[in-house]
Amino acid sequence: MQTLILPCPAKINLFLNITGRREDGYHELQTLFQLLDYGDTLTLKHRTDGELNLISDINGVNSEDNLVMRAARKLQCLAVDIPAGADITLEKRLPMGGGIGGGSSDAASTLIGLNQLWQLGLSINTLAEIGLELGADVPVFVRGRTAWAEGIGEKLTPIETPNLWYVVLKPDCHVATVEVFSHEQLTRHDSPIKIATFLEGGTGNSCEPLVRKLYPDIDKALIWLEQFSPAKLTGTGACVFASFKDQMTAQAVCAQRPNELFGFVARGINTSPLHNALGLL
Ligand SMILES: C[C@@](CO)(OP(=O)(O)O)[C@H](O)COP(=O)(O)OP(=O)(O)OC[C@H]1O[C@@H](n2ccc(N)nc2=O)[C@H](O)[C@@H]1O
Ligand SMILES: Nc1ncnc2c1ncn2[C@@H]1O[C@H](COP(=O)(O)OP(=O)(O)O)[C@@H](O)[C@H]1O
Repeated sequence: MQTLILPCPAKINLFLNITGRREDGYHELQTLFQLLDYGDTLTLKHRTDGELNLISDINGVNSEDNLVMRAARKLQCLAVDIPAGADITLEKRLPMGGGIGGGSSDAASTLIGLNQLWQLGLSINTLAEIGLELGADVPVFVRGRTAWAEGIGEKLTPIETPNLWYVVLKPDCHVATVEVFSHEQLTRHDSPIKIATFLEGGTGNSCEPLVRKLYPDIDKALIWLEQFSPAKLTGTGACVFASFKDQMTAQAVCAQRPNELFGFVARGINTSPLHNALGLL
């Protein structure tokens, strides 16, 4: 029976501009999704009896609400010619609700892996469309490239970023994306910028002033990290990050972090290890 063991890499948002709000409530944004070589691991084992089982549970999330199962169910509906079942194991490393896209990346690896395991023959474009129904962050992981993003995050232009190391820190709090996006004090009308403007010096994260105010622990983490290198919020938080030219410096900074911060060091990468493993790029 075929088994696939797949990486689910994290992302950080190197900047985030909110340029408007659509009628359905979703926000139009501009961001740069930087993929990282650190993430969860998904194991998919084909079952010929058509049953889908998520073997490893994650705290506080029902099996059927897990983005992995939601992604698998969507593909199972499209698999009419074969008994499409699987035993799924998810090894979580990425903190949940951290703005580093863990759930979205798990979902993307599930879509890509099951498409292969069940030999569905769906294109990356189709998988990205299915992924978008699960979350605005899923398409970038399905496409597997560090990318400039517009729309609600689904209009992607691959971009090559410099080879940098990132320290990513998470204070002991959980930010609900929906809470930040529905807050009356969120800045919603940034002027759109061009890719070249970002590359010349970048801009910040429009959610950051509000999130710092709502979550003092995030504010504290940013102040701490700023001592070493300019620090930013990723997505709507709760993680913050800073870049370093070499791994040793990044590791030394991460090792000194205050006890209350979870942290890791990761290399910024231009292509996803998932796509590299499956020969998709
Ligand atoms: C804004 C980002 C930047 O990376 O935040 P993080 O989740 O990474 O922190 C993401 O695109 C989020 O993507 P994702 O976490 O998949 O969001 P979704 O599940 O689609 O949406 C959660 C909720 O956030 C709001 N939302 C999300 C994305 C967006 N462009 N506009 C929104 O208004 C909506 O209220 C939606 O109901
Ligand atoms: N496989 C999964 N991994 C993480 N979170 C999941 C997963 N499936 C469902 N969720 C839910 O999605 C929420 C957002 O998860 P996550 O993707 O980690 O955060 P973010 O969108 O901030 O990067 C979690 O709080 C959790 O309730």
